[in-house]
Amino acid sequence: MVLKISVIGAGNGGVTAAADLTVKGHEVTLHQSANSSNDLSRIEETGIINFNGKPVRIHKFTKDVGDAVRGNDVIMLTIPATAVEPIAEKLAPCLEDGQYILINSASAMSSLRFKRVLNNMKRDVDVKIGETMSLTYASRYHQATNEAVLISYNEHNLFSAFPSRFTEEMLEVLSRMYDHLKPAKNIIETTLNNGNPESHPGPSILNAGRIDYAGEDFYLYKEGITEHTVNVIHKIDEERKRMCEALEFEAASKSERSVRSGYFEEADSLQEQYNRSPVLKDIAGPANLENRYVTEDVSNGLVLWASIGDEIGVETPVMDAVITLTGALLRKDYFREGVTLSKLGIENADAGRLNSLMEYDHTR
Ligand SMILES: NC(=O)C1=CN([C@@H]2O[C@H](COP(=O)(O)OP(=O)(O)OC[C@H]3O[C@@H](n4cnc5c(N)ncnc54)[C@H](OP(=O)(O)O)[C@@H]3O)[C@@H](O)[C@H]2O)C=CC1
Ligand SMILES: O=C(CO)[C@H](O)[C@H](O)COP(=O)(O)O
Repeated sequence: MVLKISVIGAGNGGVTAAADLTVKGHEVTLHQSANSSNDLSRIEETGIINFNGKPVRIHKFTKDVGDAVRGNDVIMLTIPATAVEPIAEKLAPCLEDGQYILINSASAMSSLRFKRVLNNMKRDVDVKIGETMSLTYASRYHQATNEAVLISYNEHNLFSAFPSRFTEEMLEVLSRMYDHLKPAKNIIETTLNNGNPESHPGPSILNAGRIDYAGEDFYLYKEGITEHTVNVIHKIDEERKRMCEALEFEAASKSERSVRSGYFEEADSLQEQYNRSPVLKDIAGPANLENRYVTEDVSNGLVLWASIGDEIGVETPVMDAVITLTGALLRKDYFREGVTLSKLGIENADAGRLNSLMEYDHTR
């Protein structure tokens, strides 16, 4: 069945998704915000995206958010986790009963956060909201050539609705868009399976000098993950896995999860898997430290993970060290600025209570 899909967030993921879902037969509207930093004039003028070498004409391109959302079945957000609240505020007045909101990005309890915005705005609309653990694609959009490059699909992408009792219903609809979505127990499980907080910030800050010096010539996956920096990823993965165990989620390692996603090949070490990944090795960057690999993945990644650890009694010394050092490098207090369970209204919850809070809508 053809779905009418709005894509909100016209960056790498959004433009790629607009083309990919059009090729899959859906009716796709791509929305670009008024304050976008991207030049999408060629899509605006022609409706065409060059998608892995072939021109694809999308249904509609619009800068009007109401026009983007009206009458559509699925509203898909391809945005950084840092933007969930402002985007929810913008979308709230336009949403319609029966719509499905898919936050297709780096999971950070974003569906609950979206719901809290609707509640705060007293916007009583019957929408279902859910999130993937990570963006469906590794992808880049090149403005100069109007080219969306879908490098790879994430072939094992966990998904959960908030509240989780709607996961099955949402998956029935969303599986028409993506056949790689797998049910998670809840949005804490998707959040703890977002790969970026362990891949990106530790190795990036350990390469801060090199990044400051090399700028555009730095490649995190190929050169920044070395025999020593990879040990920080191992330590963070151990802390993350202990949280998964306490919450009774599957506690697969980074290596196992990325092989399953199709991003890594089998190899002798995690370092080799990163350095040789056919999906990741040629991705450039970060070219500076004010990049989502550091800012988003600390403020909405490690800080949230560490706060989950605090709540359920799992210690996270290496996550805490990376958060502290990132704050020192960027002159910020990420423990204060970042997303925490307490800021989401969750306190004094052990693992069992945390899981049960995700089953029903406790935010009202
Ligand atoms: N690209 C990839 O390969 C991967 C991405 N991800 C995750 O998916 C998210 C989206 O990725 P990607 O599409 O590459 O990101 P981009 O930065 O290319 O695009 C994100 C889009 O989100 C919108 N946006 C809204 N508010 C903000 C804000 N405050 N700061 C920046 N952008 C904002 C913008 O849309 P507009 O232009 O309309 O204003 C922007 O173009 C990432 O943040 C990342 O966590 C995860 C794994 C892989
Ligand atoms: O962000 C990315 C590229 O910019 C990667 O695609 C992402 O890190 C891979 O995801 P995962 O770690 O979940 O396999």
